[in-house]
Amino acid sequence: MTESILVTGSSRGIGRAIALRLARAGHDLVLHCRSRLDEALAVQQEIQALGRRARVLQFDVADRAACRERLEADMEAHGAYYGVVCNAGLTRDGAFPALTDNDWDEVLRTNLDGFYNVLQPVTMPMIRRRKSGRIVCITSVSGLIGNRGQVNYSASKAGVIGAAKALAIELGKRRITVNCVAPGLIDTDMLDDTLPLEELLKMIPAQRMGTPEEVAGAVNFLMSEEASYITRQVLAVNGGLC
Ligand SMILES: NC(=O)c1ccc[n+]([C@@H]2O[C@H](COP(=O)([O-])OP(=O)(O)OC[C@H]3O[C@@H](n4cnc5c(N)ncnc54)[C@H](O)[C@@H]3O)[C@@H](O)[C@H]2O)c1
Ligand SMILES: CC(C)C1=CC=C(C(=O)O)[C@@H](O)[C@H]1O
Repeated sequence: MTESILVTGSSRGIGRAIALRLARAGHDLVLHCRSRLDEALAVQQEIQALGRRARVLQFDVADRAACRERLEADMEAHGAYYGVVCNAGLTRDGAFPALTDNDWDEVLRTNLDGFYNVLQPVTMPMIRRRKSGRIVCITSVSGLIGNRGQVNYSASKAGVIGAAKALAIELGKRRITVNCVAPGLIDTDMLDDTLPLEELLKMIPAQRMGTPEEVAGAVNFLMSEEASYITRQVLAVNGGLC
């Protein structure tokens, strides 16, 4: 059995920073991407240069059958995971009256169904390890307080927070912690060029965007042995935006 950590959506942005931070902390990684295999392979090389092992899985987290098939095959070959970071996610922003059925469905299927699609196949194998384990879900300030233009996204992230808290209860006595990290405005490709940055910065006490590495630091802490009595929590990384 390995002590590896699966990080979904780790070819770029926050997921990439999390994977690199966990590798620096001494973990082996299971990287994941949907379409950008070249970027995921570049992250794999960076991790190998740090002296850790990394392999890459490719699937769409909204595709339930593909998630089960790829994850079961990977665990069959390499053993159950010590940790999972559910990071893959997307936005399809717009004022509520202008949202399309597709905007709603794509966000809910990726961000909320992705929680079930990824975690359901891996949880029983984690329990069978009979060792401590860690699950961290990347949610958002939008899932805590709501955000204009993000009714779909806020619903998906609030849903993940509820699901994670319930799963934390089920896994508590198995020594598997389940927590969320809720970033605020983080400087990644996800942010739209049309974002009213000056207006948004006025709402953030720290008066700046956060970095992927600042989110990764919080995830690394929750993955550590030091965080073994922390479960069912949401750790905000948002410069005071609330
Ligand atoms: N950037 C922010 O301001 C911010 C704030 C709060 C929360 N978040 C959350 O952080 C996470 C990472 O976002 P990011 O800013 O790094 O964005 P990003 O767009 O750079 O990265 C998102 C990753 O998720 C992957 N992904 C998206 N849909 C997928 C699917 N259906 N199947 C497989 N992979 C898929 C993408 O390929 C990409 O690798 C997301 O869950 C996002 O909601 C971001
Ligand atoms: C409220 C605003 C700064 C904001 C919060 C969360 C986001 C996210 O992607 O989770 C951003 O889209 C951004 O709009």
